Amino acid sequence: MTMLAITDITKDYGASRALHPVSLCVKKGEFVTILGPSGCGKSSLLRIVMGISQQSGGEIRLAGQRIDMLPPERRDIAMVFQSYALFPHMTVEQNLRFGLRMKNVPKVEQQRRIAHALDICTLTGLTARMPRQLSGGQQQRVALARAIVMQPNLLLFDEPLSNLDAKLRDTLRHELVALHRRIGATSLYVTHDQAEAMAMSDRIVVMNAGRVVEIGTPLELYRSPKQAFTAGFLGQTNLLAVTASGRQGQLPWGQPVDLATEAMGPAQVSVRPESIGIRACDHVSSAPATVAGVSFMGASALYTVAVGETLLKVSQAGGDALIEPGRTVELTFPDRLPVLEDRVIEDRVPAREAA
Ligand SMILES: Nc1ncnc2c1ncn2[C@@H]1O[C@H](COP(=O)(O)OP(=O)(O)OP(=O)(O)O)[C@@H](O)[C@H]1O
Repeated sequence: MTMLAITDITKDYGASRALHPVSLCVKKGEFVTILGPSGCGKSSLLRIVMGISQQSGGEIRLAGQRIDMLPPERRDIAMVFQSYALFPHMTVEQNLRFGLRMKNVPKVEQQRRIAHALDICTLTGLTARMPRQLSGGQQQRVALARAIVMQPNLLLFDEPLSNLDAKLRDTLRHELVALHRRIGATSLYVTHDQAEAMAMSDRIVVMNAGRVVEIGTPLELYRSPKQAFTAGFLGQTNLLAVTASGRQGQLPWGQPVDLATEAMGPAQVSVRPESIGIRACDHVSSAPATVAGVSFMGASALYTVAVGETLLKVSQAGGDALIEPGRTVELTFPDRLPVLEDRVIEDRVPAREAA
């Protein structure tokens, strides 16, 4: 079932368009991440869904009902901000109770929900503290608990972990997703961190310059991106020109490769550095490949390999027997290389479901 349906949302700030028609859906129980570089419009979109910013066009439905005309407090959505946005003059417990009182939730029910949220966010024992007496990670947990007590139809997260150090961020990522599953929430999460998006999401919505570029599971987008932007934004890749003939392609230096989809004529493929095999060899083939540089990364070695005019990134696990710069190498390419397209992939709610 579609919980959130965003259809053709646009946003103009004066004469400049921050969001071109954007459409996407989040199913009940899903954890969907909007991923994109700074300024691509992620926060603008999230704020419109929350109701703290007004769209210029388009509509939003939550659980089948149109909500884009409603004020934030009537949308049945809770948001967790990057800045935590806790009330500084209230204790942890008062922070959690505030929204429930506003909604006239009965006292006994307030107590039950607060106790539950404190328990699952591991905050029990901190109820009487003021926000300034908490660490960054604890404050973020309070912000999360404050959202959870409202039992909203949708949880929104605007880069909630970006103010925390790398180790804590990693721990909280896993806690947050585990919690999302445990309470059966539906979540829309915004980040510019591709590792975070890959680790947390059921599906990722890749955005760039106010448009949805591509939507898919982390595995689909990493292994078989359809857009060059996606391929480059989710980890390292080599974007190579091929001359295609059906499922066969030829790399610029003449080496044949298998393509994942049929194409004709000039096309572009994405080849991940770790999917290229590299082996030192003594004989010089018709297209000699030479190691131009190597960086030891600990668990792997990252080579820059020159083949004709092209410089390739090639990563090799292990990396304990490094191939010296200047050595001739043999490269093997994986089967079924993803052919990139220009088509933008839309994710619209089917018309009958939206009605
Ligand atoms: N209030 C505003 N007035 C004018 N332009 C704005 C306003 N808010 C955002 N913009 C512009 O709209 C575009 C999208 O901004 P938005 O904050 O949504 O991007 P973002 O992807 O969330 O970026 P970041 O990750 O840096 O927060 C940017 O070009 C930004 O400069």
